[in-house]
Amino acid sequence: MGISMGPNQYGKAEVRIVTVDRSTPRHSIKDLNVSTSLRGDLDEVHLSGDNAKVLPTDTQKNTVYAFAKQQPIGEIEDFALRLGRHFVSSAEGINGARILIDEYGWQRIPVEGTGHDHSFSRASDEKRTTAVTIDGDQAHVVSGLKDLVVLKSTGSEFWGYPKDRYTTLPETNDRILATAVTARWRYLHTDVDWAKSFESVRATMLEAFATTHSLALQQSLYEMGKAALEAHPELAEVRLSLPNKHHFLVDLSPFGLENDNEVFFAADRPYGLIEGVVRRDDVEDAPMAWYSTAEF
Ligand SMILES: O=c1[nH]c(=O)c2[nH]c(=O)[nH]c2[nH]1
Repeated sequence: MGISMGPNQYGKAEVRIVTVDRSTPRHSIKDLNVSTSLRGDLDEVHLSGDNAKVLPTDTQKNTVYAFAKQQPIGEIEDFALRLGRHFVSSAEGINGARILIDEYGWQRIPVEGTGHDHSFSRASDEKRTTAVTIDGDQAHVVSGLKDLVVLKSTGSEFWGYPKDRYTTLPETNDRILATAVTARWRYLHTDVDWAKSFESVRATMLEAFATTHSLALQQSLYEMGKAALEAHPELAEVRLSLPNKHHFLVDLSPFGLENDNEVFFAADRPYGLIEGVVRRDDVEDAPMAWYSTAEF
């Protein structure tokens, strides 16, 4: 029976890096979590421990720090493209790279209207993300966001589902709909104003969540992805992962009180997990762009 080494990659996960732009007294900061993975002619290290083509993960980490000093980081997509292309063009035997970056948001502490020059508070749990794949001379950019928590206090129903002997869920014409959006969208090319596109895709998806009268979180998912694709020709597909953050009506009848959709128990687990891909019919799949991306 033959045994061989299958697909593999290796790199440094979660390089936490914060940079301070001190070029004026009004500082700005970038707060990133960067993961690098390299692929290529790596059979030998697995088969015999020969490290001749293994650029150490420690060197990969140092490259992230050095690149952050040599040139302003800029948008996370540009930083990831620079890093990925560097590894593929300079490391012998390496022909592919995946750079994952999550960006944490900070806002200025509001002092005297304009915000403090060098004091910040963490904006929220939300992260902006990118996953850049370099495959030979091809580059794929998949950007997105994580943990954007949203809630509708009405405009959501759930009924008409099959009932069997284990069904206890009551049908509802008016429930709370809440989720923490994780979305990733694949760009068709790299000639993009990343910051502008990010803000616009995010706003479009939020608007679709708000304005869709939802009969199921699945329907909201599709409407969010569809709206993003319709408004952004630079996108090929959108993948969404939406935990249904259930809000259950509390039974107040033991206290002789009615609960007119006002008092809820916010459960944290278990949760429904609704996931899906919304795509243009006329673009080709790009499996490499998604290979080993968390969540999908
Ligand atoms: O929007 C929903 N989709 C489901 O598939 C589902 N299942 C469930 O129990 N509640 C809900 N809500």
